[in-house]
Amino acid sequence: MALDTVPLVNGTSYLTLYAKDRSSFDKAVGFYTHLIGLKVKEKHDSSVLLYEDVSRLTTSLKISIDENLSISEEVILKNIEHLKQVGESQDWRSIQSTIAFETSDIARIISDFKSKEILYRVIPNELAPLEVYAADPLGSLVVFTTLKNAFGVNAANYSTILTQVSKPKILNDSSVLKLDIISKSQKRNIAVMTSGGDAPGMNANVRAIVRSAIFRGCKPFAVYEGYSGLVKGGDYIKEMHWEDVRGWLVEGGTLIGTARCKEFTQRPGRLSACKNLIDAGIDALIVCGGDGSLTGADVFRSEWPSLIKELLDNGQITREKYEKHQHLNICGTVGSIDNDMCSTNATIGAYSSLDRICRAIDYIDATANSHSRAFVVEVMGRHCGWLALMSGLATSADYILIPEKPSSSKEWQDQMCEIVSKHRSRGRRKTIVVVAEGAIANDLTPITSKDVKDVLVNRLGLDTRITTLGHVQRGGTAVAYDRMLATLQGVEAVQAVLECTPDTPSPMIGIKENKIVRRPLAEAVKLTKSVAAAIDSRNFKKAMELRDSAFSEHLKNFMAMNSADHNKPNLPLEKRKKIAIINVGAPAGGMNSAVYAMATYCMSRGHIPYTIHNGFSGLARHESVRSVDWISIENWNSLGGSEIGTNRTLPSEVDIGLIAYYFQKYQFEGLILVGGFEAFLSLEQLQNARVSFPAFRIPMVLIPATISNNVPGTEYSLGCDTCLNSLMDYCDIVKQSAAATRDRVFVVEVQGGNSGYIATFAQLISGGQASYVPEEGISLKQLEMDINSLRGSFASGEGTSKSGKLLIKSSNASEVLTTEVIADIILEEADGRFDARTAIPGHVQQGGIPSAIDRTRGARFAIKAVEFIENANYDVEHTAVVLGIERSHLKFTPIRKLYDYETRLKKRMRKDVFWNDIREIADILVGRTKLKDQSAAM
Ligand SMILES: Nc1ncnc2c1ncn2[C@@H]1O[C@H](COP(=O)(O)OP(=O)(O)OP(=O)(O)O)[C@@H](O)[C@H]1O
Ligand SMILES: O=P(O)(O)OC[C@H]1O[C@](O)(CO)[C@@H](O)[C@@H]1O
Ligand SMILES: [Mg+2]
Repeated sequence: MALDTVPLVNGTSYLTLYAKDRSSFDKAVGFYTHLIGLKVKEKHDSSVLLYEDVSRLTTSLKISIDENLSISEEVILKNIEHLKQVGESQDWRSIQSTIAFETSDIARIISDFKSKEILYRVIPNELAPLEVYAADPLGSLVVFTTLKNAFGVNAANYSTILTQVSKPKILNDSSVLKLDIISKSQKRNIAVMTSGGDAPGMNANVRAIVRSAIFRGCKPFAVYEGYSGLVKGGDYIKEMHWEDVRGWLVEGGTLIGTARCKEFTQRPGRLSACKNLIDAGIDALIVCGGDGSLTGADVFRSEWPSLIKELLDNGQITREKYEKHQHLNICGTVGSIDNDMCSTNATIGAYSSLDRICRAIDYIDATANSHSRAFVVEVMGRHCGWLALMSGLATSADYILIPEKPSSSKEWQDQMCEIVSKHRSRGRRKTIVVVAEGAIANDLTPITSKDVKDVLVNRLGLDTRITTLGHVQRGGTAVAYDRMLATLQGVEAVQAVLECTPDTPSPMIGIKENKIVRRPLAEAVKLTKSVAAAIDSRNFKKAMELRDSAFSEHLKNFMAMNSADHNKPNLPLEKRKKIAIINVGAPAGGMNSAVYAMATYCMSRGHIPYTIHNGFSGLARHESVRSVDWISIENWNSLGGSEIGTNRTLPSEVDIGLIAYYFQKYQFEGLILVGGFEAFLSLEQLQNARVSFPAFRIPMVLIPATISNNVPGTEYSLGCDTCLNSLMDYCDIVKQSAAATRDRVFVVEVQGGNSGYIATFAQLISGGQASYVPEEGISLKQLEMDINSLRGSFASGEGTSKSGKLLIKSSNASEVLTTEVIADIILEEADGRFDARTAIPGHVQQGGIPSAIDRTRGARFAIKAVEFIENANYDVEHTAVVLGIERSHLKFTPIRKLYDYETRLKKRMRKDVFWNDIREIADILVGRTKLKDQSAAM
């Protein structure tokens, strides 16, 4: 037997197999020594310790006699017979009690098995076998693999270890095998719970935690019903399995339940919680909840030493348990629609709730407009105005009332009436005022919707209605952003608890712009509490400062756009500029919001905004420059497409001299381009042409807007979020259809040019089995592996599984393996056992109504761009820039630098692929095994 045959079970020091009598013990010892080639390390009367005598040995195998095993020969034989199916319907990585060996000489093993008439099975094919399964004489499953560290996180050939298979049937159910796995590095039992108000995305968070915990070799548990479940213990704490969280990405609310639990706010409640966690053997607790829940988690953490001491002193736990549970390893993933936690830009659920509110206000707009009415819309947020502010911004509401920026009753009433009157005098037929549930005046008296309505009726004589949105705001499936945030936070939380030592401060997982971050939980809780304290002590300035910096920026922008007095702009005459905006490339969600924000902000500052219609070709052929009339753009925030028109024509493709002529004619002093890769190329051409045309020697800013997200200089382009949401809805529907049909897989073809961004994120948020992207291409080997995996999962479902399967494919992933060809190959390979169809959403991916994220980011980017133009000195190099988000920062990068050093022109892409980690996570969470050389290296 090959000497490099070594046990593969990660992190274990030895395995014990039990035989029921001497005869089966002898057979088993013979099997592992003579056939497998293990050596005897220690031998006793009724047990033997075997090992592999090469330095790579990490695990020994112990075989013992246990006469209490009440298992009949007949059952063992039956189980051995059953093992024939293993490999076809199940993967050994999903069966805890499999014994795995790595070997480079699998052919020899097969030949030995053949000659000794040992039952075995080869996967995936006889020509190039990667893995062989066999049954040992005790009925346990033994697998031989050629893959290096096939069980490990850093597997060389396979990057994942799990498949989506049903629970192990044969070995566990039969109790033939009692396999003890004793870890060298202790395996963690990680519990997750959801707490406080439910929030869309909590299920995605639990799913990610459960699956990445399993992936990391840990045991996941769920604490049901929030802190109530923790206080009650027992059945409220349950082990979770891979399949338990299948389909959870789509589900709203929280499937493990949540609660607001009084008992936990008292020490006796926390004492029972502590005991219950210890009894269940939990080593780490991940709490997904809002500011209250994480405050509770922090109290629990800080009290833990005294709680376990009390339990020890009362005799409720043994000293051994006391010693073992000295430290509570706790981590927060922030889930709340309120977005009121400090140290993170967004909480799980906040953007879904914002989406519900924006849709509702869009609907209300139509009826308000029809009757020329006013509506007071009350939104949630007990102590935080984020939802009110962002929805006001995204729907261009007339006025908002939030707890962080209160004024006296007289002030807010006067200001609101003045703004509403001004808007009405400019021709607006509707009035929308958004009131946060927790809105207050500066004497801390609450401002109710009724108060607001009374002012609108009594002072302005407006026909006014109140709409309280209520719990609709917490309903429904999570938006794409929340699925992504919840999933990445979950993966990071598991990573964080595994890395935590008793000296590391307990972490909270948050996000800063585009980067998942870890922050000390205690610090985040302290900061959050200080916001409430600042409001209570009427120090509103401090409350604003303590909120995330984007919050004050959004508020400033909202006020600037809405309260602008066009007759009294803020800037002195000499600083006012003529600024033009143009859309270039394919339509993308948020383009209109950018134009709206740019124009209204310009008006407030005293700049003159111009729109260039129908791109550069429109300008060159029809002199399509227009000045902007406020009332004509008032509803642009909620419109998809591009109201000013957009196309792919580059300046060089028309007459660049003519373009310069019009720039000069209108005396543009700044230009904002909103668009994708063509806009990027256009900016470079204009910048380059500055030598010949002085008209282009003005500050120019590109706001990336393309669903392909392929503009160098940014990790986020307007339109991506809208696209992902459309795609997510589409995939959910298609997946539901596949699930209903039981045995069907859909190959979904997505756009994105040569960029695999959209395909990758679509896989992540819809739970697709795989995504094929242009950066990687499609290898036949990988496709074969994916089909094998599908075959396995359909076989394990036996035609009854509700899991629908999706494969996401970028349209440019392969010239040969087209969507149809892939579907045909799957059909062929499925051999009648399952079915394959194609689904092509096409231009639906461009969106429709823009998402709340694209609307608010469009506004933020546009105002930043105007500010850049306002402040730019005329340094030629640094005044033609791309405004982008890179990891945790918003930044302006000169087009020259990006074009010359960071662009793959032929591929129309940025040079680096920054979403490789996401690809890995998306694969891990569906149990996809991936060939190593498939990582997206360009
Ligand atoms: N100071 C505290 N000490 C102990 N437990 C607390 C504390 N504050 C809150 N909790 C626990 O957390 C639970 C949830 O808190 P809360 O009702 O404030 O919701 P939340 O987590 O802030 O979520 P949301 O505001 O989104 O609904 C409480 O019912 C309580 O059990
Ligand atoms: O559903 P409940 O328990 O009435 O809570 C409502 C509260 O929960 C929140 O929605 C947060 O989840 C607050 O904005 C709101 O005040
Ligand atoms: Mg809260």
